[in-house]
Amino acid sequence: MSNTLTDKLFDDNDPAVLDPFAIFEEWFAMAHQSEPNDAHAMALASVDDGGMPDVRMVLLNARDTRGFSFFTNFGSAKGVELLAHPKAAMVMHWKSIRRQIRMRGPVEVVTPAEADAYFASRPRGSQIASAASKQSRPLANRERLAADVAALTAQIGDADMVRPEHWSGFRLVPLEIEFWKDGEFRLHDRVRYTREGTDMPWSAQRLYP
Ligand SMILES: Cc1cc2nc3c(=O)[nH]c(=O)nc-3n(C[C@H](O)[C@H](O)[C@H](O)COP(=O)(O)O)c2cc1C
Ligand code: PXP
Repeated sequence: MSNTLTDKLFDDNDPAVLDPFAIFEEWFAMAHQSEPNDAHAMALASVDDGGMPDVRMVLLNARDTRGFSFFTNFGSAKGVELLAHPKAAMVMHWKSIRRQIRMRGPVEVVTPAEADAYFASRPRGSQIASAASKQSRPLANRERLAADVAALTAQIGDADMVRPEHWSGFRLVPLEIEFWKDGEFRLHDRVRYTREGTDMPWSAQRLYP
């Protein structure tokens, strides 16, 4: 008897196309139960002007039926790359449950209201750090960073910290989502969901491991 979406996902006798966002939620909840920290960490790949791929970890800090959002400095390497080439790939791997989810698709900038709301939820220290850090640009030494943070902290005083213009979020809108579950002797289960556009239906395909 199939109970979970995961059972259905890998049931070759049941050709139903599921909602991949719902499968994501099932796996993400499992990961939160078992990962020691940062179950919401993901590797995010972008590409530079020369076509050279770039990758780094970010945190999946918002998600809804449109897609998967992370927040960052728009002057950083990833910010510059994604603004110029608004497509990305991401992968989450949870060692504790031996599962992987990867996605690809266009990215869009979140609305100012979304960015404000997420920024407001962060600890004040993180807000100040985001404003003080010229992320990915050369830094002379650690002392310079500490001085910049101290100057900004003094300047703000007791006032609320306003989200800096250069700090916002990107939403990856997946056109592909692949679910991978570890199997014995590397005979893993893989199913890839694809759609032609956001208003198009999903289709599912099992892949060789
Ligand atoms: C687990 C983890 C989560 C991270 N989350 C973020 C994040 O959400 N946003 C961010 O800007 N940087 C995050 N970082 C730092 C990035 O990996 C990276 O060092 C930084 O964003 C600069 O990347 P870039 O030069 O490619 O733009 C995280 C690092 C780790 C290890
Ligand atoms: N920005 C930077 C530079 C980070 O290193 C991280 C997490 O490591 C984040 C943003 C995301 O963290 P938060 O959950 O505080 O937004």
